[in-house]
Amino acid sequence: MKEYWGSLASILGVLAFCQSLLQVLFPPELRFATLKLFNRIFNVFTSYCYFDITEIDGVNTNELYNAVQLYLSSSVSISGSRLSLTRALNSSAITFGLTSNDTLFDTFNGVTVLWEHIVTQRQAQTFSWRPLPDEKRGFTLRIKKKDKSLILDSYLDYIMEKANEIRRKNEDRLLGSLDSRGHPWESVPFKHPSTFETLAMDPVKKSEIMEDLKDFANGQSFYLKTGRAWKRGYLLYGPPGTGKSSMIAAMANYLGYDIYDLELTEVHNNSELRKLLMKTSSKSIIVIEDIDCSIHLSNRKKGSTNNSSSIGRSYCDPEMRSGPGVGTGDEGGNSITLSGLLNFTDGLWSCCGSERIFVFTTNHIDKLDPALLRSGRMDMHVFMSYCSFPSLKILLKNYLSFEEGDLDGEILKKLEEVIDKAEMTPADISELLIKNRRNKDKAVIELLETLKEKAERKLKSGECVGDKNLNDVEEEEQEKRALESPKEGCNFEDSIEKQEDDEEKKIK
Ligand SMILES: Nc1ncnc2c1ncn2[C@@H]1O[C@H](COP(=O)(O)OP(=O)(O)OP(=O)(O)O)[C@@H](O)[C@H]1O
Ligand SMILES: [Mg+2]
Repeated sequence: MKEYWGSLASILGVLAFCQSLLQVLFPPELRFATLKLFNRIFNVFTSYCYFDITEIDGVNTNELYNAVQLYLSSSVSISGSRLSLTRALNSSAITFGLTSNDTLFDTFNGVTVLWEHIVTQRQAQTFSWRPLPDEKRGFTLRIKKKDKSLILDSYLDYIMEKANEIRRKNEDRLLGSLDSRGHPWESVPFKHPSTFETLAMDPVKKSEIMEDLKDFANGQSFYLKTGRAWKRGYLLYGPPGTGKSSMIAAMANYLGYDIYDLELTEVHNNSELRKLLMKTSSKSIIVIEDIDCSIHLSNRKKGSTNNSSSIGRSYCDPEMRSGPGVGTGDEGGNSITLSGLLNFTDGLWSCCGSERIFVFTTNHIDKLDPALLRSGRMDMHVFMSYCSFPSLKILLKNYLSFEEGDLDGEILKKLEEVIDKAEMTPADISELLIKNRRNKDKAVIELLETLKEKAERKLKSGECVGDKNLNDVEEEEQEKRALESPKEGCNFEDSIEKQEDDEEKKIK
């Protein structure tokens, strides 16, 4: 026992001697530098390097920390055994996260990296304008030194991109509109249930549009390579109730874009229009509904000689929703012009921000200026037609849960015979189906009767009007075909002259 105490006393003596020796060799002012030196020596021999990404950078929130957290949440959900769950404001999705001091391996371009989530208690706070959280949170990224240059930049960019994608997917879509004083943009969550699945239209045309949209959304490098602004224009035209607005909602839901509903009659001049454009975010759809009623196309040449700032095109009176041709000129200070609108969709300003889709809708495509319709402005013209047989099948499936083969073959044949002749809109047909949705058989029989009745009525009225009507239809079709295949560089002046001629004829 005596020996034991004796050896303990000598160990303590050695330790005390070492401590005093260290204090002599490394005085306090040198101690930090010594630690650094040891760290460096350690770093020379280790094959890893470490990066700390703290939640708060000084007093600002570190964007990268949030991005890493979101990014890791996508892989954590499958593998983790203890996870933290969060649900952000304006979001309907729950995200997973690493709990404190948990680690996770990730692979990027064939290189494996290790993430560690480190949470420590913050020391007593000194005075700060912004109170800091009690916990200090951060991620440590460990990568092999040899992979540092290979992956660091591109890996962090990739994380930021992925995080943005996840954030967008989790967030509710927004619908922006102007307030009553024309102030931009008031947003509300956009929860329209219309999707391409519920949209009744020709399936071939539908998949064409869906492909076009996907190509656009994934086309960043293509647009960069070809030197084009990353934007696309769609013109939806057709009779009321054929699904133009429903199509816009389906587009937004399909791509996960926000919608900006631009009511041109609330905008006072071109510069306001430009400011509105600048305040829209990327990945959005800018919608101008009933474009033929929103601006009035008057004489551009006259405007240019009279007044240089306003080229003589103004709103049509909101009450005159029957279309253009009835204008108010520039009176009343309303000086939004066609050229302003063209610049909005196609000019230099249209490229501020990216990944934007412009959608115009109209019931009267023939009333629009060809300059507005040419390729590059409105790249795709989509005719929303009366309900066709394929569309009817979609409505029957949606409203009455009829699958292919459920309906009696004879009835289907009869429906197919009359549907085109009846010229009923999907809106009318869906109303009929909703009304009788509790009794499917009754719904189909009533639908068939209504279609027959309408077809007969159409046939009779067609006979009464006679050949003149047919010529009109032919003319209309020709016009439509010409507009459906717009030529690049369509001459703006020609179109204005044609319009002037038309106006003169009308006056005569
Ligand atoms: N193609 C369609 N597919 C599915 N439902 C449709 C379709 N067309 C119309 N509907 C139904 O009719 C309603 C009105 O349609 P929507 O508002 O999309 O028509 P619109 O073409 O925009 O009409 P308007 O020219 O008057 O603005 C929608 O709420 C939808 O339920
Ligand atoms: Mg509409």
